[in-house]
Amino acid sequence: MADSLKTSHIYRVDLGNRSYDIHIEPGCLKGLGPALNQLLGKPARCMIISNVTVAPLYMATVRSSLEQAGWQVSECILADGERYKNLDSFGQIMDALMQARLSRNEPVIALGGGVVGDMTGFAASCYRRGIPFVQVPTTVLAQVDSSVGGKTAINHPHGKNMIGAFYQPKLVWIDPEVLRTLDCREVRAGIAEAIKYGLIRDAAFFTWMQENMQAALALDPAVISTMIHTCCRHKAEVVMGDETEQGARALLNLGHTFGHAIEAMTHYTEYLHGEAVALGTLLAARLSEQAGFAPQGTETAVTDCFRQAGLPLAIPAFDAAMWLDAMGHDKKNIGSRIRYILLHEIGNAFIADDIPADAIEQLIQSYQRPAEPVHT
Ligand SMILES: NC(=O)c1ccc[n+]([C@@H]2O[C@H](COP(=O)([O-])OP(=O)(O)OC[C@H]3O[C@@H](n4cnc5c(N)ncnc54)[C@H](O)[C@@H]3O)[C@@H](O)[C@H]2O)c1
Ligand SMILES: O=C(O)C(=O)C[C@@H](O)[C@H](O)[C@H](O)COP(=O)(O)O
Ligand SMILES: [Zn+2]
Repeated sequence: MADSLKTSHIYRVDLGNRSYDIHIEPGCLKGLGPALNQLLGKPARCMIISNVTVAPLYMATVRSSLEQAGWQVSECILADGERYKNLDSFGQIMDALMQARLSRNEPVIALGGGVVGDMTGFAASCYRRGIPFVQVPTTVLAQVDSSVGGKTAINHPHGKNMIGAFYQPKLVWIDPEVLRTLDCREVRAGIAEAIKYGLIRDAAFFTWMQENMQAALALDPAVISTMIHTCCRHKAEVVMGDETEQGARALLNLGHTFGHAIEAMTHYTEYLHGEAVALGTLLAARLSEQAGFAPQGTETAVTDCFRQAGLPLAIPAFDAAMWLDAMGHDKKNIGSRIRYILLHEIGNAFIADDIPADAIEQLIQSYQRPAEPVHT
């Protein structure tokens, strides 16, 4: 963890002709213009895609950095929220790109959280069959996870991220200082995805997260920096090993089989993605123990960590049949077989594809409170 003393970090995501840098540096937002020139050569037109919350905070800084570097900038401002990660917003981006007549070599810049990033990336992959895109993530979640790795998508009422593409950015430009304006609930949700890396592949980082939780929640610069670069390093390593999720990348889906089902069953309105992932991880931890894969105490350790992070711990009450139906849309499934990411222990996850439906029914029932005694 000695790296945390440095303020600037660059990781290379090595993917042949789709390789790119992840640049992490406090205050770097105002340096995006020169960086884009270095990356793409002679400045031309570009479009910044953001939303109604983030644009008033950071559009001016990014725009002026780009304009000073010679770029002609247009904007597309979307509605804010997971429920707008849909075909309508995708259409809005397409309309803006058509109107601006961006050509094939001219980039779009995603300025926002994971919702803006996922939608911008997907639009970039489709418009003229692919234009360059740059991720400028502004949430904890986007800085530790979604801006890296090239999963781009929009939601469908039946399932999360069901319409999308693998499409890598040309650059990920991370300024941790922008997190200062983030709502506390959003910080907690982002921390859920950071804890995930500890759970799936780095037990020491899980312990470090527990030890530094209060500082992370308070956005202590050194702790946040270490957290972001540790997560980016893990994500880059996983993606470099399995860019299109043929195998081990699926481990990044810990908590997501159940979590995505929670998001879809609640119409993308009740839980933040990170909150749903935390709840999904609790279910995965209990299932891991119940099925005998993980030692007793694993669920408690996970629960304690999420409690420290101030994340929700109550599993929403839906029938097992509803869970199974919602999880039936998961992209990891093979035919009708639902695949789960489970734990052998903290720091060691695996893909389980032979969990019978009755084990899931039992798991769901284990959260249902016994009926209140009838008083006569
Ligand atoms: N592509 C991937 O690999 C990947 C990984 C994880 C999550 N995701 C996706 O990311 C999405 C969740 O991302 P998220 O948690 O960033 O949510 P989000 O994009 O909705 O952002 C959270 C909220 O914070 C606001 N916001 C953003 N930056 C801000 C700032 N600096 N100051 C103040 N407010 C700010 C946003 O407007 C929004 O209201 C989900 O759709 C999820 O599916 C994708
Ligand atoms: O990058 C990945 O791979 C992940 O699974 C990261 C997840 O945190 C993220 O939510 C991702 O969008 C989920 O992928 P999906 O394929 O299940 O939609
Ligand atoms: Zn996620």
